[in-house]
Amino acid sequence: MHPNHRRVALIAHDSKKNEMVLLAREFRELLGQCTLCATGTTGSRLQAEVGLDVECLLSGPMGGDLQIGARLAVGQIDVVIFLRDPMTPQPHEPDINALVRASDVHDVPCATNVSTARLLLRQMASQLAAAGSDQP
Ligand SMILES: O=C(CO)COP(=O)(O)O
Repeated sequence: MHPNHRRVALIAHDSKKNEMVLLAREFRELLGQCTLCATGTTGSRLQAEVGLDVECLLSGPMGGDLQIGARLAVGQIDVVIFLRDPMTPQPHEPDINALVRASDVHDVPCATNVSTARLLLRQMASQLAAAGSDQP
């Protein structure tokens, strides 16, 4: 795999799903070059509304965050975009905390709001562009 290839996990709570769709449209070209997985409902929306090829895991409350955390812990995820809702209690709060904790344990970039996600995605896009211009 190319050293700049990134495996990205995308997750958004319900009140943040529209923002995730807009973000994914904005960075569609970049995300189209990444390997993507997502929690169930987020992933379905990204497939249907942005046309991205996304592996849909379980929905968050059914264990999707844990599936992503498990992949991350064994080195299978490079970047997490997790648009959390800080205003609404979630039934699976322990799973959410476990995923964010796992990203800290393994030092995997995890953007939990749109501004940080944009910084991360812009950085990835410029790395890819620089790698492209290195080609003979
Ligand atoms: O609850 C979530 C993350 O904690 C998101 O799950 P869905 O994408 O299935 O809505």
